[in-house]
Formats: sequence, C-alpha cells, structure tokens
Amino acid sequence: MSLEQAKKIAAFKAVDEYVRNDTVVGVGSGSTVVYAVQRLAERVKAEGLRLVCIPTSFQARQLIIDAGLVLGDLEQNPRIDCAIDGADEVDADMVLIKGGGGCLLQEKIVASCAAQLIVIADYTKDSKRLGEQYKKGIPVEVVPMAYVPIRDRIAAKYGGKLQLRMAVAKAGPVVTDNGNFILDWHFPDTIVNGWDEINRDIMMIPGVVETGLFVKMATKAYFGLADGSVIERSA
Ligand SMILES: O=C(CO)[C@H](O)[C@H](O)COP(=O)(O)O
Repeated sequence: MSLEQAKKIAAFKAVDEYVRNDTVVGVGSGSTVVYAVQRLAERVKAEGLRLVCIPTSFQARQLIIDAGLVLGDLEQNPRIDCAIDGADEVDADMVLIKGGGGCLLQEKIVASCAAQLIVIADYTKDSKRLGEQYKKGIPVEVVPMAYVPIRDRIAAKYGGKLQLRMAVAKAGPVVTDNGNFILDWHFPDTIVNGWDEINRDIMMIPGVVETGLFVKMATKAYFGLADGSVIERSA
C-alpha cells in the first residue's frame, strides 16, 4: 500500500468515527487532510449531514469551498467539536511537531478551540521521540523583524541550528498566511522530553508568534499502515 493510501485510510477512519450530524469540524492543513475533506464531502452527500467546517489555512479554506462544504469561522463558531489535522511527527506522549506546511498558527488556534484534536497520519509520522523520523526541525513562526535575535536566543539556550525557511517558487523567505517568517529549529538530539517547558519558554521570546510544538493537545491519533490497517493512539 502506498503512503497516499496510508494517509487516506487514517483520514477516512477519523472522519467516520468522530463526525456526526451537526458537528463543527476544524479542518487542518496538509496532504493528509485532503482525504479527510473528501470523506466529509462524501458523507454530507450520502447521509445529508449538517456540518460547519472551520479552516486552519488558506489551503484548508479552499479545500472546504471546492468540496462544497459549509465554511465557518471562529467568530460564529468559537467552540469546535473536533479538529482533524495532520502532523509531521507524533511522539510516544502524543506531543506533535506541526507546521511542515507552514500553517501552525491557525492550526493551533483552531485546535485550542476544539473539544478534541484528532491527528491523521501515515506510519512515517509515528515515533517514540521527536526527531526520530522527521528531520526538518520544529517550526517557529516569528515576526519578520525579529528573526535574527530569536534565532540566536534559541540556539544559545538550547543548541542546534535554526534556519529561516526559504520559499521555493519565490525569491526570499516563506511568508506565512499571517505575514510572518518561519524558523525551522534543528534541535539537538540530546533533547528527548521536556517539550512543554521548552515550548512555554520559546513562546516568551518577544516576536515569537507560535511554535509547531503541540503539547497536551491531541486526544487521538490514527496512523495508516502499509498493510492497510489503521492503528490508534490516545492521549
Ligand atoms: O502542520 C501541518 C501543516 O502546517 C501539517 O499538518 C503537517 O505538515 C502534515 O502534513 P501532511 O499531511 O502533508 O504530511
């Protein structure tokens, strides 16, 4: 089974188990969420479900609109029943790295408004510790004018290297949906836990907008496996 199939079975299972009539759904970002939106649209059509979908990015908004789903926002729906989102890595304690696609800020806001954060992923995201499989670092969204002092402060305190994420089809850095930059922190592999404190500490640096560390947020994770089965982990 391909990686795409593994993403799809995890996404379908999460939607089937968590979404029912009148659910307010947070729609995450990335390639796995595409399958979740596909399943939401299938179920709306087949079962006549009434759903409201709250996007976590420009991409998610477009997915919702293109699928003909009802688009909502946090002004009208400050309480979300479940947010369904991908992850770059999930450790044994259900700490996540998110933001590989650059959408961490809105993803974390939406997740924080949700009664449940459900992670959908393929088996390459399932790790014992962060950094075991995901090698692109922990994203930190920062106000552009502050990226150098923030980079230097995190490196001086914790070690590792922080790289300004560069755009691919544009000269210069990636600019997020919120007009910020992203530093990818390649943290030293001596850091294996204590992410809650590290996250809080980094968040205190002026100019840091959000980190891609999601600690004590995910309630359930579905991992699609190569053999066609889906394993589940709960917080
Ligand atoms: O955090 C994210 C985007 O900012 C994504 O959820 C994460 O990068 C996983 O994406 P994919 O489903 O494509 O592997």
